[in-house]
Amino acid sequence: MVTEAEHKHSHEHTKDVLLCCEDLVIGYDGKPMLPPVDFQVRRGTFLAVIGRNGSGKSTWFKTLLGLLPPVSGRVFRSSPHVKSAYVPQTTGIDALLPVRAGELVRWGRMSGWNFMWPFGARGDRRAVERALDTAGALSIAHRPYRELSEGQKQRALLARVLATEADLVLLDEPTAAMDAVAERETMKRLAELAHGQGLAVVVVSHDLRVAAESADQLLFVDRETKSVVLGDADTVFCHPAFRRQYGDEYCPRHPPSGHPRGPTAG
Ligand SMILES: Nc1ncnc2c1ncn2[C@@H]1O[C@H](COP(=O)(O)OP(=O)(O)OP(=O)(O)O)[C@@H](O)[C@H]1O
Repeated sequence: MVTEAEHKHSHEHTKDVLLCCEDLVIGYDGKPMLPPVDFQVRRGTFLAVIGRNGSGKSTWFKTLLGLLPPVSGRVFRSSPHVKSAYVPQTTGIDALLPVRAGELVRWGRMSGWNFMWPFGARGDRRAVERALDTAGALSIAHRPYRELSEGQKQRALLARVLATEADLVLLDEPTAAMDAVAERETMKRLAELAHGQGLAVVVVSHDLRVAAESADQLLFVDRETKSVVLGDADTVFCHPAFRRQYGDEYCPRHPPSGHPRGPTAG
């Protein structure tokens, strides 16, 4: 029986650990790509993974998901009940698939016997609507997937993963094809989803400013300097390894030369 205190506690679990990395080293064929990381992914948090092309972001994602074995160390879910959902960078969705965007999202809720009820339970329909709304995809739900623009397809795929109502959502560059406004909105919605519904959202993003605005923490990975830096935007943007790759313009403590901080005369 659940006591009142336990029940209350269960509703205060917004920071619960969902996924743990212990001394985790990622890489291919036994060759380490980055130094060991001790790291936890918690409920109610939004984490953005950043780094230059080829720095190891997707490799890290694949390892978290168990699609790629670690070189050493381990990664594990805190409970077998933790449900995760993933949108890869290049999706396996056939562009010629004769399906409407809304159906694709509904498929995100289907497994096993669900396929026997093509119209879905009322709860399913509500979840699909919510997911479409969060992803800004309500207006395209009835349009054939193959006719959507790349950015609209990304919204539909994002809605699909949200419809699964997973605890842990991993999105590899979900906004890469979106315009700047859509990207900012999507990242803001993902942050709201993490904070409001107690999900853990982990996103790979190349837009550093949008990532810094929306995410609680940034994880910078850099294969070249063998660095992994976790922290808030200031900590990461002012780290020497980050500045080596992106320059000083993101670090408020290191203004680029010729652009002094503070008000200018005249
Ligand atoms: N199956 C593989 N076997 C060996 N090396 C691989 C394999 N897949 C990727 N790599 C290499 O691992 C390195 C990191 O790749 P990864 O895809 O993790 O980078 P990324 O940070 O996600 O890059 P991007 O920003 O371009 O998506 C790259 O040098 C890549 O060539």
